[in-house]
Amino acid sequence: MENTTSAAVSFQGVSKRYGRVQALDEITFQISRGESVALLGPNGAGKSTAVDLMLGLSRADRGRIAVLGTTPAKAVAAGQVGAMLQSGGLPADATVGDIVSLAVQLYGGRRRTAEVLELTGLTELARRKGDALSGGQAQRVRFAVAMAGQPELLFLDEPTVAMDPLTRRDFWSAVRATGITTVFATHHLDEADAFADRVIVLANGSVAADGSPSTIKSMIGGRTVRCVLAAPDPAVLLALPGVHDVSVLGRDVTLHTDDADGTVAALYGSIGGVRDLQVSGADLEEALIFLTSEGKAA
Ligand SMILES: Nc1ncnc2c1ncn2[C@@H]1O[C@H](COP(=O)(O)OP(=O)(O)OP(=O)(O)O)[C@@H](O)[C@H]1O
Repeated sequence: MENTTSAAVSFQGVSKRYGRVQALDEITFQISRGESVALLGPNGAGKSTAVDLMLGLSRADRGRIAVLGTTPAKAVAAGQVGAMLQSGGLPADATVGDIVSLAVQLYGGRRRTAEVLELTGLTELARRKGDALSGGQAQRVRFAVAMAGQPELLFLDEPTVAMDPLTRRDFWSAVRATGITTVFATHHLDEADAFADRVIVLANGSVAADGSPSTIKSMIGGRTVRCVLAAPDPAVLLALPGVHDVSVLGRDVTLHTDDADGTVAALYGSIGGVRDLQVSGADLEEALIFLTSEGKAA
């Protein structure tokens, strides 16, 4: 077990209650320096509560929280933590350059405005007014504000909202390039899959799963076999080895199976006329639904 002073974030037996709602129930996890961690879970799972505690915006009822070896409030006050939160608009009349410059000064001028603009791909937009930005550009300005103090830890809450796919990819490349420990929440599970070293799944205030994206995906067993058949018969397909679920749309067939090899062999052997066959594992979304559905959470 890692010692808490070297961890970027450490939660030990942390609980938080709002009235009768137990938002977090004895949560324990550690995030190492340099890790990129996605915090996932359904609505009400406790993600925002956990992030608020990490940022020192609220206090735990029980347990110990350390951020960069000190209390969250001290780490934030020392400018070691950058946050890109959903709330908070950008000033309409100020330019991007002004906004970033102000953030740099608020953090004590640790780095130059031009450097932050360059780092976040905003150099070309420096003279643009806050109210003349697209949604994706405004998100990049929020990222620049989070980066303005040379943080050692970044919190990103739904950072790619309003970004198109290409902009999203560029954004994540820029985050990766910083090498900074990153904790992020997203509803784009493909992003969590591609950019997180690790996924912490919260459900009902508890940690339902904690591991690399591939570990999380492997927690849901079975495979999906897709193919095209000339005349698919659901009853016949359901009787194939390993198959426990069949869906047929015209000639397109989707089978869920616990024995992909046996299913594929039987498709080619006893059914025939198989075209466009694909076998895939569960994606992160399927795994998340499985792990957080009623009665499945650990
Ligand atoms: N200030 C509050 N007062 C009362 N209950 C609260 C408060 N904040 C959160 N809760 C409750 O605590 C639980 C956890 O909420 P939290 O916002 O942490 O979940 P979340 O995982 O961030 O959800 P979402 O994905 O919807 O943002 C929910 O049941 C929520 O209703």
